[in-house]
Amino acid sequence: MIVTIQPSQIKGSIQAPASKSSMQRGCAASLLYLGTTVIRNPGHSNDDKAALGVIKDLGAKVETLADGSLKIAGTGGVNPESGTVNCGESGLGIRMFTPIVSMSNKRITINGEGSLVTRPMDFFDEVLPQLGVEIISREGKLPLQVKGPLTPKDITIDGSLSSQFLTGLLMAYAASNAKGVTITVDNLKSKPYIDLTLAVMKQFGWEVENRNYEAFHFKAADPKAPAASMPPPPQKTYTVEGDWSGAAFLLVTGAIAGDITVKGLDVQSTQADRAVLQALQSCGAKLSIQAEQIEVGPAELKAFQFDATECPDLFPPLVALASYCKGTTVIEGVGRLTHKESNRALTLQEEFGKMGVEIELQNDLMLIKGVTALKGAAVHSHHDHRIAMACAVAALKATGETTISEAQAINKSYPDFYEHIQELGAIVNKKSVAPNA
Ligand SMILES: O=C(O)C1=C[C@@H](OP(=O)(O)O)[C@@H](O)[C@H](O)C1
Ligand SMILES: C=C(OP(=O)(O)O)C(=O)O
Repeated sequence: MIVTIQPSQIKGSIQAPASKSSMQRGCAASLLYLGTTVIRNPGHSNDDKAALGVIKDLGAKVETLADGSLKIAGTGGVNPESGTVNCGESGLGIRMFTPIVSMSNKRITINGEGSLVTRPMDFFDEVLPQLGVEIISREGKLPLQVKGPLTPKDITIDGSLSSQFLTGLLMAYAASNAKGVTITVDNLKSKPYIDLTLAVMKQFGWEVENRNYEAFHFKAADPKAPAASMPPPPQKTYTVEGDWSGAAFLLVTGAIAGDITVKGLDVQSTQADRAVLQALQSCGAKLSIQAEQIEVGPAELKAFQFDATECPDLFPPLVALASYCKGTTVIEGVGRLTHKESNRALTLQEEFGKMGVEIELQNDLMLIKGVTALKGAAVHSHHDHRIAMACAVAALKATGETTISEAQAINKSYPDFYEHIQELGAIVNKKSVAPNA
């Protein structure tokens, strides 16, 4: 799909989309919970759909209720119905579900699509055999073939590439009834995503002690505890949070293109990308943070400094913001961008370069030179949802129109993105492209 965006007047109010990080975790927890969960505000991104597909393949029964909520009958473990699962293009999906799939004693192939096929999974080649799981990968890439059952034990892992592997291990350990064991983690990155994992697990009754993000301890069984615990409640309700990662694009839209209100975000959320508020504050955007809604609008924007090491998904929206800030913005954490849907440091440099924005990479730092006027240009998403959205937002105050090729990449996380910015006044035109065109 090719999307054309014209310079536009932006104004209005919009509801943030559902967070795929919250939705995918909710799906995994609902599968592992022995009982029924109603998921309110479920997402419908491709990553969310993939997570629902995986849990169905692992034995969960999923029903859509009249109000759009999902009712999920969990299995309390995994009960695979076939020999394969497909995680779509989701990094979190494959890294969270692989340890969970490994709870089964059946041989199961885990596959995925698009950019996921080239993203690194060699963590599992090293770690899963230590937990009693046989694994065959294509030299650290998909497809993965695993055969468990995973046995929780004390282990030390590397957390520097991604937090997502730890999210999967924490869930699989909890669901395997881990007691008196510790996962020690060297150099954990994207820490708030682990806060989100632990928060979701807590809602489902799994407690893990976080020892300063260096060790995660599952308490030993209490010998004095009564033998039979209370039966689980028949039905749990899990509400998917509004998405700070997708909303970051909306909030930046407000800062550069017109006064808007974004609703449906929890200002107390553990989501990493809530930190977009700090960047908006630092650059001088008009900002009013209320419990129910966030109002943001344009002002004299000045260059800012921001460390995105723990919230790498903020790079694309912050590059769009920095393009409109006077002076040179410095964002730290470039090393975190290499293995996303694209190598985002390079793709941001290339695509924003086409719009006249100079981006310099200095080791872990990205330097973005703000310009007085961006040029509309023909840009490419590189099949990366966040690159498409960043270009679309930047295009709203550019001179001339911008066309975005492979613009459908947004479906990975925020399928309603173009409609949402249209509701805010953006002039958007979508054109399908024949598959072989
Ligand atoms: O756990 C999650 O929901 C995610 C964790 C982050 O990945 P890393 O831990 O690999 O940085 C983030 O970039 C990704 O979009 C979603
Ligand atoms: C990198 C992302 O997701 P994932 O790693 O889950 O594919 C993202 O949403 O930007």
